[in-house]
Amino acid sequence: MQAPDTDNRYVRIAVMFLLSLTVFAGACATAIHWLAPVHRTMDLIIPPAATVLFGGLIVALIRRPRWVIGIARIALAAGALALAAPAWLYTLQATLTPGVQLIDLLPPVSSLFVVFLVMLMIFIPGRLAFFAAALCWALVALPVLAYLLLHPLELWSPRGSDLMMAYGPVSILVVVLLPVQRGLASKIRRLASERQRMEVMLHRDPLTGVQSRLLGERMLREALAEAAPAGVIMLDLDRFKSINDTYGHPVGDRVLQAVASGCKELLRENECISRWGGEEFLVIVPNVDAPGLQQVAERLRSAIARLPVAPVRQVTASFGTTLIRPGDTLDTVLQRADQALYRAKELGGNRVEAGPVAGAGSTHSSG
Ligand SMILES: Nc1nc2c(ncn2[C@@H]2O[C@H](COP(=O)(O)OP(=O)(O)OP(=O)(O)O)[C@@H](O)[C@H]2O)c(=O)[nH]1
Repeated sequence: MQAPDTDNRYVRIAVMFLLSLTVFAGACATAIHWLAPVHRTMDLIIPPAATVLFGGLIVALIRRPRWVIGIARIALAAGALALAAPAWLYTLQATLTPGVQLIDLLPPVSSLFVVFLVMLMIFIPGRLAFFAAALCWALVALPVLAYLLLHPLELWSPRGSDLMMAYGPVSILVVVLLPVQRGLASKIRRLASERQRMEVMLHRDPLTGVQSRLLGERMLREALAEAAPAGVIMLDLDRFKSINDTYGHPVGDRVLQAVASGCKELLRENECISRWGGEEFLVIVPNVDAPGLQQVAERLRSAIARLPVAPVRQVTASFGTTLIRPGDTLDTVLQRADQALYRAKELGGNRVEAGPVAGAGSTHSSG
């Protein structure tokens, strides 16, 4: 039986708080009963016994914090006994003794029973909680309710109605609503972790492990929205189809993985690479000018050309670069990078071509 949230220190704090409250209530009840003009045996036994027992549980919890769930369950079992004993004893006494009323005899424990049920539904997991709640209800509430139903005069007194409400509808509400709340909370937790997993999947390209196009687009939009200068590099492997055709698709996949991780290693933390399409990647370089962007692209180009991906003899890529200009949109910036890339391909591949700088011609370099 797996306890919920065993390591949660909030559970320990809650249990410690409740045990301390019970000790305090037990000590008060002990004092009140000793000072009362009439001494009833049960009242003289249960409160001090509960005070000592729950005090011992506090010490145990301090010494063995990891036993919190076990300690809470012992406290629940003791609580059930402490609530059931007066319920049965005073019900029997009121039934058997003419002129004696249960509403006068029963100590004010109906609200304690509701708190007890809440704790029970929290600390007993799954369906067992319902069985335990039904058992405790039969032990504590049933004799009192049966008595009240057989004694309508007491039932319709303020104390009788109060007992009826606490042991009847309120108890049922607690037992039904708490698991519903618990189920909803765990469903929300499951959905949140599922959403996180989906987000990771959406943001990572499953084959190469670099960012997905979705995340690349988002980062490009962010770069466009920022005032700081930034550049974009579009790179496309040369004659990749022939690598697939010659060596097979799995080798093609390995080439894509090697290119992606080779580029990633060369890029700084604030520079990001995403897989744009089949054998096409987009790099965003923040805080860069035209020569700097050219340098980054050139570094990537020569690194790819040196990549060892046996049995492929050499892998090369073509590059189109462009700086982001004021007023650019996603389409305009991608269009310029694409045009530069197209030019690099046209010129034989394995080269870097820069998109037109505003008011200037294009530049290029090749291996
Ligand atoms: N192995 C592998 N191949 C892919 C993947 N995605 C796309 N491709 C292949 O990439 C190839 C791209 O071919 P093309 O668009 O003709 O490009 P290319 O052969 O590189 O030609 P150029 O770009 O003009 O140099 C196609 O054969 C696709 O099947 C993938 O995930 N894995």
